[in-house]
Amino acid sequence: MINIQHLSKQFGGFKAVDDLSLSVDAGETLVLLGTSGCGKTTTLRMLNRLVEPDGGTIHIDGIDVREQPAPELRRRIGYVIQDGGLFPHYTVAEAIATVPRLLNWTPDIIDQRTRELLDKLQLPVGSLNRYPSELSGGQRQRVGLARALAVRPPVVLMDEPFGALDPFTRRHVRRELFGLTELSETTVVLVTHDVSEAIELADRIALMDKGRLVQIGTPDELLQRPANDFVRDFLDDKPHRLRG
Ligand SMILES: Nc1ncnc2c1ncn2[C@@H]1O[C@H](COP(=O)(O)OP(=O)(O)OP(=O)(O)O)[C@@H](O)[C@H]1O
Repeated sequence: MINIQHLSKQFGGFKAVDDLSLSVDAGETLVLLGTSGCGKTTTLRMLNRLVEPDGGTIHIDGIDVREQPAPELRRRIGYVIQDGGLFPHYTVAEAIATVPRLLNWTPDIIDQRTRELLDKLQLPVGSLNRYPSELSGGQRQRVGLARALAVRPPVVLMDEPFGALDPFTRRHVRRELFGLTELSETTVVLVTHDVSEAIELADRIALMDKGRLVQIGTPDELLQRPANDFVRDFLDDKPHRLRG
């Protein structure tokens, strides 16, 4: 589904992403995990061309992302960021309708899809005319996801999507959202530095350090057969949560 080959990005001579190669299967949830500044966000943002790489290639569904106009590409790739990433002057209904309108969906179909998403994401119908400032953090996160899923994109990118929530709400919201059939059928690339979140959500984890991929595998593979001390130490940091 997603194939990344020898991807690199420098900022002023500093290698933020250094010769990264990996692939993500259709329907898989791949978690990019690693210390702050190791290049996770830069990697994610190269997938939807918010950042242009210096070298390497990215293919999504066999098509080189650089062969497509960026706006067109982004309509097929959902993007969820911390705190929902909502425009303050868009109501919930307007936020969810953004991409469907660009794709010329009729008002009836948009309304139907919006109500379906509200129901799935357990958002009150009464929130449709509210602005982000009138929602809780958890609700903003759900609206951000509803917006990203609106046109049923085959790929959704998530950058620390639960980062703005308190630990309790965070666990609750992520379990609920990742329990949705709709999301489990979508190819997801999720960035986090939270080991327990990675273990809980990932089909596979790609552990990065200093712009490079250190190890990729299922959570069990990384836990049982860490490639080196860095992987072992990184995952062992919270042993009580991992194995509980
Ligand atoms: N636009 C930019 N200009 C200059 N340097 C940048 C830019 N974007 C990222 N960097 C640098 O590239 C490195 C990787 O950043 P990136 O945001 O990808 O890391 P990250 O792993 O997502 O970190 P975090 O978990 O803290 O968000 C960092 O050293 C960062 O300071």
